[in-house]
Amino acid sequence: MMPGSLESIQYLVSSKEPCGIETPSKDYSSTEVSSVVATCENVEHYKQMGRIDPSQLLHRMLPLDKKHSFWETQPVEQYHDRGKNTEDEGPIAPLRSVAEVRTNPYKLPKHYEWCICDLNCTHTMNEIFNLLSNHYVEDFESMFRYNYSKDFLQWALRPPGYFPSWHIGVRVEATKRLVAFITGIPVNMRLHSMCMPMAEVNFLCIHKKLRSKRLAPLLIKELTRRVHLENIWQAIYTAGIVLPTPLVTCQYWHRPLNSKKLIKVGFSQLGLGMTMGRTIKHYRLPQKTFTPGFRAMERRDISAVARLLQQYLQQFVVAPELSEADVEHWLVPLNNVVNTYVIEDVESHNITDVCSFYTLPSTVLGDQRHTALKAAYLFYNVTTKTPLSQLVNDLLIVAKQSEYDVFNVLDIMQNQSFLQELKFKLGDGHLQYYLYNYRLKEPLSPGDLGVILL
Ligand SMILES: CCCCCCCCCCCCCC(=O)SCCNC(=O)CCNC(=O)[C@H](O)C(C)(C)COP(=O)(O)OP(=O)(O)OC[C@H]1O[C@@H](n2cnc3c(N)ncnc32)[C@H](O)[C@@H]1OP(=O)(O)O
Repeated sequence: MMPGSLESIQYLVSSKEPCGIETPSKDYSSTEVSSVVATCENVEHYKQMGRIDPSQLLHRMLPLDKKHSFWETQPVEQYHDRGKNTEDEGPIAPLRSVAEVRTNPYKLPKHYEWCICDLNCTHTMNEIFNLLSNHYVEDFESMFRYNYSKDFLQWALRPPGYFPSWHIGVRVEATKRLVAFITGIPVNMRLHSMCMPMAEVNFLCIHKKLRSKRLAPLLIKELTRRVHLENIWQAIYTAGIVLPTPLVTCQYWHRPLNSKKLIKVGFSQLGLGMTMGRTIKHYRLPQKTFTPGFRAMERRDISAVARLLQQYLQQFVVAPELSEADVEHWLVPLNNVVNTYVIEDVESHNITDVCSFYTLPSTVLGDQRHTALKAAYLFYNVTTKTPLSQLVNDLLIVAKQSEYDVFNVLDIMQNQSFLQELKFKLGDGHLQYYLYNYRLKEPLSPGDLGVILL
């Protein structure tokens, strides 16, 4: 093994031998290093012992030579600042007041106009749904595209205190056709012990025919302006691509529920030496959930769930501060959008644990037989009594019963603890978390994150 090679780094991080960590011998791509580090069992152990500084690896894997004519002008951590730890934690741009924010929208190219997308209007909802289902995020090989349902979008974009003006569209002036979209929702986010109002930015989408025309920076700037008008100066967002500069890079893990379909549509491959029959058997799940007192969350559980969640999220460096109204919005079950379960102690009737997932199907592109992949995504969990792996296993069982094809999780929160045991497989998708106008002093790892963006 070459010193400094990815294999060598992987070997050192995975080995229990008390040794130092090598510096990568060159700037590897983000995909290369983060996938290697993520597969190292002892990365947390080494980090705690000060033998590995993931920020150094992350720093080395950033595409340092890539120019970002837009992002270089924005108050975000720049690549060359990563790992310097010289500045204090806090906002990057000088403090401003709302009075200084420009009152006019940014100018769009000729023939296009801004609009506010009214999510209470059925016609507008259909337009948003059509734009996203045809033009939103695809995997690297364009085999699958996210297909958010209208009910999901209404749930995701109308939490307590939402601002209709943050649901921004761009239309063709002449035809009024919706060709671009970006959204923000308000969230109270805690970073270490600092709690602050932020915008959670999502659903940035531009019609395929209008790509690479620098429309995205305009959408981002216009949303930023409208967020500033509400006296909010920070934002959190995620993206599959690397921009200046990820707070942390996470990975998706997938637990097959319907192996036959996943293999047929090209989502998974048959393992080496495995037959279809053996694969199906390998992933078989019991018919019934295991934990006594496991039941769907009801409205009467809101207070108990809020208390548990507020307490549980304290352990993470970055996590939302959720009110009871937030918990009611985000966690009370909604058909085909969010499923939440609680464990009610059979004797005391106290709620001891909570687990949830949301539903996000993908369109299978170019496949006649299966046009949709029904995927569950792990959402917020709290454990005080039941082991997390048992709780998630119960979720797998209910998801299988409800005919989901795959169960996806990110390696954030405490999720790394059950991935192997519950037969999750490492995916090739990465998700970067970003902060706008805020710098954290210390580098984070996925386990420090207690926030999920949809
Ligand atoms: C205080 C409040 C602040 C609020 C704002 C906080 C920031 C929020 C930030 C947004 C969070 C969104 C969270 C989500 O929704 S992530 C989901 C993003 N959506 C998709 O992937 C859907 C499919 N793709 C598209 O629709 C387009 O390709 C998009 C719209 C993504 C780019 O359109 P296009 O391909 O036609 O490009 P352009 O010529 O107009 O512009 C090129 C510039 O845009 C930069 N770019 C490209 N993709 C992204 C991206 N995902 N986040 C941030 N920036 C991105 C790019 O690096 C370049 O800048 P620079 O490299 O030259 O500098």
